[in-house]
Amino acid sequence: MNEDAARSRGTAARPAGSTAAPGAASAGRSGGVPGPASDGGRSDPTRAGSGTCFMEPSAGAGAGAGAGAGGREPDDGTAVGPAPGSGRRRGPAGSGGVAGQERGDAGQERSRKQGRGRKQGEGRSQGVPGRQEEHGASGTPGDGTSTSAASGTSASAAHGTNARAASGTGDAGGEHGKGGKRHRAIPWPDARAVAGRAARTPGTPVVVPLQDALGLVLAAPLTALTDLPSFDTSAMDGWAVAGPGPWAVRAEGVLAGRAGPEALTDGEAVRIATGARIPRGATAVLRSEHGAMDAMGRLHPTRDVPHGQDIRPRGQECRSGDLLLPADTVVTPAVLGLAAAAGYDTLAGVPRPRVDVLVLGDELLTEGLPREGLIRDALGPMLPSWLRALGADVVAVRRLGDDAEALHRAVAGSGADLVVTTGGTASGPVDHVHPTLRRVDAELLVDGVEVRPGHPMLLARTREDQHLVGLPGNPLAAVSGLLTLAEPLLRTLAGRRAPERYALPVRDVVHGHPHDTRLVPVALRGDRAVPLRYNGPAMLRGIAAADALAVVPPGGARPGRELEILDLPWATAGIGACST
Ligand SMILES: Nc1nc2c(c(=O)[nH]1)N[C@H]1C(S)=C(S)[C@@H](COP(=O)(O)OP(=O)(O)OC[C@H]3O[C@@H](n4cnc5c(N)ncnc54)[C@H](O)[C@@H]3O)O[C@H]1N2
Ligand code: MOO
Repeated sequence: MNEDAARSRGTAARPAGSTAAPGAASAGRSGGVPGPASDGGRSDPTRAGSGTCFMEPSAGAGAGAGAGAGGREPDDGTAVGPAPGSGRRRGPAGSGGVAGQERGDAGQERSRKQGRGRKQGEGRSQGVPGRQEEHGASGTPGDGTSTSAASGTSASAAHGTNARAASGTGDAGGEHGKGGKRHRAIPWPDARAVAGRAARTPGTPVVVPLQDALGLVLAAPLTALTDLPSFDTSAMDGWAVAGPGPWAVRAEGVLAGRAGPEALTDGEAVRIATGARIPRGATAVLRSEHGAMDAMGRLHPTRDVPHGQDIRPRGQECRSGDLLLPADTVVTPAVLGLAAAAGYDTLAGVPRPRVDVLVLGDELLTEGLPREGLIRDALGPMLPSWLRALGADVVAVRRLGDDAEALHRAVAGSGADLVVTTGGTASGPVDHVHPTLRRVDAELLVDGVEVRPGHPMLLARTREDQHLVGLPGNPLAAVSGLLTLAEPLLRTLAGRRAPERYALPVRDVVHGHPHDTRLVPVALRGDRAVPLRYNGPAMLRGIAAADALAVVPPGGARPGRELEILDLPWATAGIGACST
């Protein structure tokens, strides 16, 4: 996708507030030009500490925001804000990591070498209230980044690696890990591509009653089983008339749903309802409001009635056999309606891939307030509906604690197409995902991704027809893994088309990681993406207020730069997000 195409698509795809949250829509509509005033002041950086400001500090926060980059973002170790003048302007494809990221960007290099980040960091801590809270750490540079991936690690290096063989080698670029475990991270676009190809074919089509087809993908083109309309129909309530007026009106009217009205001859009219069959011989329909009766009981037109007026001719919308929708269309409520209108009782659809969710971690509570080192499980409640929105059928959500045996039993015994685990992807003392994959002799397809948050995410083929996506435990990192690995895999399994890619200019500066892609929650305001605060790996506050994620290239982005946008599923094809 070149820059121009992306730009026009982006703006076209995103008219003001088109899919944004209600607030966003009104901001976009009313203001037209995004800015603090148009979002009701929520983006006012001076309110950052108030707890109501979700926006990243705007460019206007200037030194504060840029300075806030501080060369780092504590939790995920990202951080170098774009140096002034840095960031060759590229199309969103490039900038969004689609076709080569800006590794080795001159400005980025300059920024690092000159230590600009650090200087900026000092500014941030003074200038932008709430930043430490946002990122959850305060000044320990480099956490999570010290062994950050070298650029250019080839995707193929990580493909087809046997889990047993791959563990602990860590002999290539792109390594990182905790507790000595090393991953072989691959670039974010490569990881998505690997996940999209991992499942070889969509599932075998099933035929289901119309009412069960919502959210499936059509396995065959939808062709009309009938003409639509299937007979000439009145578009209005009024009179079917034959020839020019005035007309003698027949006593008996024609209602919708009645068969075979009597033919009219010139000079005759008959009362007709919207949707009723047009009598043979009728030349037009005169609307009720456009006719008047004289004393003799004859009908006169009060305006011209052209031939064919308000008659919907048979086959106006389609002829029997016409292609209405291609295969791979997601069945939306409108598609259900069209299919019914066109004569379908059942539809052939690609079945939803079946997913088992395994939530790991002894520290997780399923109710009540966090206490004594225990926290609420945020992923158990979040993932099933998110996965459904991505086309999956969630069979089970199981909480397994940090029990290696239970995890092994659950993975080995799962009949799902996809097993999604949460937590335990790294190699702390109770991180059991890698050892379990080795035990079941899985093939590691992705073992770490050059993306923040979420870099320890993984994808494995556990059996010929089953995959496992390991999501990191930090909640926003899990979202990143979901969209990076689970979404493309499920898309292939469900037979869904890839969404149209698009880019939008970012309203405010977005800090970048020195080497890795960042996924940053954004609100869509008109035709701009507004980065949201509270975007640390352990936080959900930003994403909960977001419409999408922006794909931020290494080095970050200055205001106005176009970034690829990943819509959250309920903002676009969210069928099933809430309804099933
Ligand atoms: N020495 C290093 N330590 C860590 C690194 C690193 O590079 N070097 N990476 C960090 C990153 S980044 C992530 S992400 C995590 C990934 O760890 P795991 O996938 O093994 O996740 P856990 O350790 O199990 O949990 C991490 C964090 O998330 C919380 N969590 C887990 N599950 C849930 C849930 N269902 N709901 C809410 N919160 C959850 C958990 O309590 C931890 O706080 O490793 C870092 N460490
Ligand atoms: O930042 Mo970690 O990348 O939370 O996944």
